[in-house]
Amino acid sequence: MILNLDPKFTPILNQEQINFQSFTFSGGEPHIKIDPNFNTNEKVTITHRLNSFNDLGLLCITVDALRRMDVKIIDLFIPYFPAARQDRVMIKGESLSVKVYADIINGLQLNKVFVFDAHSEVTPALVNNCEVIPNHTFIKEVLKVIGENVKLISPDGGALKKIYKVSEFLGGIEVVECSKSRDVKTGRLSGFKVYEDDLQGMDCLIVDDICDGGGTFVGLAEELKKKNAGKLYLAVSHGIFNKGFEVLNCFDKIFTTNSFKDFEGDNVKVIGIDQLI
Ligand SMILES: O=P(O)(O)OC[C@H]1O[C@H](OP(=O)(O)OP(=O)(O)O)[C@H](O)[C@@H]1O
Repeated sequence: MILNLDPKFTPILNQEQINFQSFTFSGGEPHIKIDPNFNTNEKVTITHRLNSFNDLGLLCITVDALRRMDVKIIDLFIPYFPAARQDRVMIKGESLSVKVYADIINGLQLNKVFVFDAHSEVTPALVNNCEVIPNHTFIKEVLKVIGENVKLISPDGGALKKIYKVSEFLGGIEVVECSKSRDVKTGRLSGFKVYEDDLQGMDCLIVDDICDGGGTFVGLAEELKKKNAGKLYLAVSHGIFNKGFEVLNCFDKIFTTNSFKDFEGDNVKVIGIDQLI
């Protein structure tokens, strides 16, 4: 049984859907009323694009409503885990935000929590019964569009372990390692390195979990071009794109999923999460 809290996001279609009504009170609080005409002895999977504390509020009251109907086993499918990047305290005074979300979700006593391409190993370490769905199938779908004659580009140390697993899954596509530096105090990017002298005109696919403002990828694209890269592609599991796609016009094509929100754009191909699980 599926209870899908985001009407525009239907990642699991091949199971019976539970009906409900939801609205937001004028004071901002979410409300839910679940249609009780379903078999409450069965497991319920809640699917949601949980991007903020407001979404978390709706999730919490939904789990409460299900528990009050005696539903015993509840799974959660949230492809994007909020604040997953805030997985360490860089300077005194910051919060460990990912743990705040994890602690609240742990309090719901869920059977399983499915997350797509978690930013780091911190999320599954903090979230009880967490299962991470890797980005392998996503990148396989990307290669169906651009072909396999590319180099996989790892933008930074954080992405390295994952990209070697993708490469292995795809039969050993060559990986180029890169790094970026950030100013700890300001958080600004301060430099990129590509650890290969000459890319010999080969097409390059940067693979990462999140594109937010895009600074990482624009900076890296400049370095790749200096090293004689051919066409440049970007594949990010979670597209936020807070500065739009214009800033990313150095890329021949951008690939993402609908884990965070829906997108449209000439140069963007969105691969639905429903195709990847
Ligand atoms: O589009 P942008 O605004 O450039 O952000 C995207 C980058 O941010 C995240 O990494 P982050 O720098 O947080 O990596 P870290 O956890 O390895 O420091 C993400 O993995 C991307 O690499």
